[in-house]
Formats: sequence, structure tokens, C-alpha cells
Amino acid sequence: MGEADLNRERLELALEAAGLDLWENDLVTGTVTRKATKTFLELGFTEEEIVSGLQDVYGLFHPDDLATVQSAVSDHMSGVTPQYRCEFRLRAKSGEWVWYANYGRIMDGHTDTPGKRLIGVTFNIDDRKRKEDEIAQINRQLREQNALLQELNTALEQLAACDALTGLSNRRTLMEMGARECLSTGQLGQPLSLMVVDIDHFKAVNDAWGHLAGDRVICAVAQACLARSRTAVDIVARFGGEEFVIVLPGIDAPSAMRLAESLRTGVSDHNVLVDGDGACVTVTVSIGVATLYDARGASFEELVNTADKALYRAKQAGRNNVQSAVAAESAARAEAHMLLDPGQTQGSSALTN
Ligand SMILES: Nc1nc2c(ncn2[C@@H]2O[C@H](COP(=O)(O)OP(=O)(O)OP(=O)(O)O)[C@@H](O)[C@H]2O)c(=O)[nH]1
Repeated sequence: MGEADLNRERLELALEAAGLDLWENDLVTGTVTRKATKTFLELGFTEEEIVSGLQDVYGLFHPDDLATVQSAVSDHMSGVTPQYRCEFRLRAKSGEWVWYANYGRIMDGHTDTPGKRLIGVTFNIDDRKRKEDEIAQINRQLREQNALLQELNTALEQLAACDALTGLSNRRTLMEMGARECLSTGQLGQPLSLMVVDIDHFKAVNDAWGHLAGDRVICAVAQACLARSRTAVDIVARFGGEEFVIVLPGIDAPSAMRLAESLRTGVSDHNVLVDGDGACVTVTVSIGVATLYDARGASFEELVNTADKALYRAKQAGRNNVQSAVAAESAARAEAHMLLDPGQTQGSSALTN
């Protein structure tokens, strides 16, 4: 056996071991000068059916891959890429699509026409591609499930943070957000005001019109509170059954009192529809207002308690009434003063009745 034959045998052995199918095309005449026999047999064609023209070969490519293959050839021929490589599907005789890859290079060698001879190998990558597809599919499903979980999570967080009847923040959220607000307004050196709003004689509404009508009244007052608050600035929460809290960052005591007054009159001027027959009720609210001028190190719970005490005073003053903690403090001072000088009269700080 001559050296050339030995070399050919060595090459055949290497190709066979690596699962490679060697081919050679004459790009000038468009003929296949060495056919990818192994590939065509693998695709189910007989020796006689193996095509020998480039156009016939192209006819077997998947229509979606043909442009990629042709541009890979022309990129290599024009010197853009050092090798010709691409991945594509070929139609088996059964009609099934099978994934292959090509790796080749222009080898002019002994030919006179540059760019004439394209030599390459074809190898089956169907298993790898199917696994890639499966992984891509699994990834897509995981992404979809992830998005769904995130949506559910957001909905759950929303549910955990909100009052189911009114959609307002619930008491737990209020206490968390309020504590944060205390810190930030303290750092900014801004005042922090808070109102506790309570529906007057609400039990009577429930007793006269039923619990569902009572719920409608609660929702109407919640809307009135929201309507007078700044979106994404104030915190509006349902604190208990028929009690609400509004946190007003940066608002001083006089402004908070004006807001509370506007809310009080807004509620009392408004009829609430309580049943399908058009029956309406009018309710009033009592409001306690408290303001912190230096919230640094202050406790939010303390601020709520202070406003609650002012609310108690508003109820004592006959309801449909607004009282401020400042007023409560001055009343306490006046009371202390009266104890010292019983001749003085107690000053009422109720704003309206
Ligand atoms: N419809 C309805 N009623 C509620 C809800 N939560 C609490 N309540 C009722 O609210 C009423 C509150 O009554 P009270 O605490 O006596 O207060 P009030 O009748 O408003 O009297 P004052 O606050 O003193 O003016 C109770 O009858 C509770 O059953 C709710 O979610 N829906």
C-alpha cells in the first residue's frame, strides 16, 4: 500500500470514528464532487437517490434554514469568516426533519480557479438540538411559572397588607409604614400629623339597616378619607371596625385640622345608599388629630394614642366633631390651672359641633 493510500485510510478512520461525513463541492459548476453518502443513507435515501447537484442538495434543506446556510457559504467565500459553519435541518426520505451541522473551508489546493472547491464535513447534531429544544421549552415553562408565582406573590402581599372590605391599608401595614414615616419625616425635620376617624353611632346603622348596609357606610367613609388624601404620600388605613387612620407627612397641626374639618363636613353632607331600593343614610364622624413637630426618636404608636385621646374628646364633645391633641393638652393644662385657681372656667377647644 502506497503512502497516499495509507493517508486516505487514516483519514477515513478518523472520519468514521468522529462520525463525520466528508463532502466536496465545485462551486463554479455547482456540482457535488464528493457526496455526503453517509448522511444521505442515514436520511433513508438509497445510493441511487443521492443527489449530485448543489441545487438538489439545497432542496433538502428546511426552508427556514436555507438562507442561513447560503449566507454562511457566501460569508466564507468572501473572506468574512475563516471557516464555513452552520446548523440546519435536512428532510429525511420519511419527511421527518433531522438536524445536522456543516464545517468546511475553501481549499483551492491544486485547482487553478480560486474559490472553486469547498470541502467540509457534515455531522448529525439531532440529539443535541432536541435536548436544547427540550431545555428551552423547560426554561420557557419555568419563566411562565415564575411570572405566575410573582403575580400570586404580589396578590398575596396585597391581600396581607390590605383590608378586605375597603381595600385600604390594614392595621399591621399602617403600623409598619407609620413607623417608617416617623423616621423619615424626623430626618427631614418635617412635621407629621395623624387623624383617627370614627363613625358616630355606627351600631345604630347596623341595627336599623343591617350589617351589609353598615359595610356600605364603612366603604363610603373610606372613600371620603381617600378623596382627601394625597396619593402615594398619605397613608389611609382601616384601623378597626368603623375606625380609620390617616397619616399626613409634612402637614402641620393647623393644616391637619383644616383637612379633618373638610372630611367631617364632607361625610355629614353626603348620603350613603344602603340598599337596592334607593334608601340612604347620613352618618357623621368624630376625628382626633395629633401632630409631631420633631418625629426623631418618637414612637408612631404614641402618636396614634395621642390622636385617639383627642378622638375620645371629640366623642365626649357630642360627636360630629374634631379635636386636636394640642387642644387636649391645653385643656389638660387648663384643668391643672383650674385646680390651682378654681375661679377659672374650662376652655373648650372643639372646633365645630
Ligand atoms: N357592618 C359592619 N359593622 C361592623 C364592622 N366592624 C365592626 N362593626 C360594628 O361597628 C359597631 C361599633 O359600635 P360601637 O363601638 O358601639 O360604636 P358606635 O355605635 O359607632 O358608637 P360611637 O363610636 O360611640 O359613636 C359594632 O356594632 C360592630 O359590630 C364591619 O366590618 N361591618
